[in-house]
Amino acid sequence: MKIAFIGAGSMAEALISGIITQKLVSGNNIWVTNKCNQEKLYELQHSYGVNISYDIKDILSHVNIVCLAMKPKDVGEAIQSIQAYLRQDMLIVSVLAGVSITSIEEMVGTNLAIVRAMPNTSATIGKSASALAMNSNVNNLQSQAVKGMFETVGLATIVKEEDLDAVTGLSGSGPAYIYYLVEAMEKSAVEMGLEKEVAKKFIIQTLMGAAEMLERSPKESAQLRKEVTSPGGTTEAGLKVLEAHAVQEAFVECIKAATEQSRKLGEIFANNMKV
Ligand SMILES: NC(=O)C1=CN([C@@H]2O[C@H](COP(=O)(O)OP(=O)(O)OC[C@H]3O[C@@H](n4cnc5c(N)ncnc54)[C@H](OP(=O)(O)O)[C@@H]3O)[C@@H](O)[C@H]2O)C=CC1
Ligand SMILES: O=C(O)[C@@H]1CCC=N1
Repeated sequence: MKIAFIGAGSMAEALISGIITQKLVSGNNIWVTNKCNQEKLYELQHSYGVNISYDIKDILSHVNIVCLAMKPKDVGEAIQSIQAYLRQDMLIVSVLAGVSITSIEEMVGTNLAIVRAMPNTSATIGKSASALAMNSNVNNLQSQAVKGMFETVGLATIVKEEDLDAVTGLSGSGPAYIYYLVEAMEKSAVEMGLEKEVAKKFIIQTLMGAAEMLERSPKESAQLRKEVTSPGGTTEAGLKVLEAHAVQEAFVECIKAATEQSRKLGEIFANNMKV
């Protein structure tokens, strides 16, 4: 497997780091390019031993998987730059939020195998939750290869393309919601006089413990919450404040808004392509 990353930002680095750490392929089988941030390419070369270049023709001559990892607004220009060097045996993997397989097919202009994936940045440490949807040109070998690639960076599940907006709102953006919560926990800990580093250890262990309880226990999340909450106790006092601020409803709205934005991005994108 030889992979080119077109785009070298947070998501590309998370995948590169995961793939190399899990030893799916070594750095010399990965080629990376970006728009103009040469410094970032040197950093990636130094950290992961990947090949870096702005010579698209040369990059694509080495690979059988091309991973599109730029922002949706940049994909038109990026595809234009690679189009002439795409081959029929190549598999295109897009991690772009919102952009449909049909839009990519139209931009690429040939009958290529295309996978639309939604991983998250926890791929860096092999803990991504990735969803994959494929067009009918993806053969069994390619499907297994790409599933294997995403499995090296965490959990990978094949879904219907129509589910990808919801997956994006839930687990693509999901790490940010957790970090947002942790920011609040850190802030409150410091305000209550705990040392930041000590508080961080407690927060991390609390998150990992709760995540593992959710995974291992047969009980529903609401039941696990109830078991922490003694009548008249501390948790009840804390949760009352969350309820007064409708925090659970806010989280529901948050995930729905992110899902809707994924859908909208795809729609805007498809409409722009028509004009
Ligand atoms: N970050 C996340 O948590 C997740 C992101 N995604 C998706 O991944 C994609 C990338 O996101 P993210 O990594 O956060 O974005 P970043 O802004 O971190 O990186 C974008 C990269 O694209 C490069 N780029 C822009 N235009 C071109 C071009 N014409 N040719 C080649 N490279 C180009 C940029 O290069 P330069 O720096 O030189 O401008 C940069 O390396 C998005 O589409 C997003 O929806 C999916 C799941 C999770
Ligand atoms: O915020 C974004 O658009 C990307 C997609 C999922 C996570 N980050």
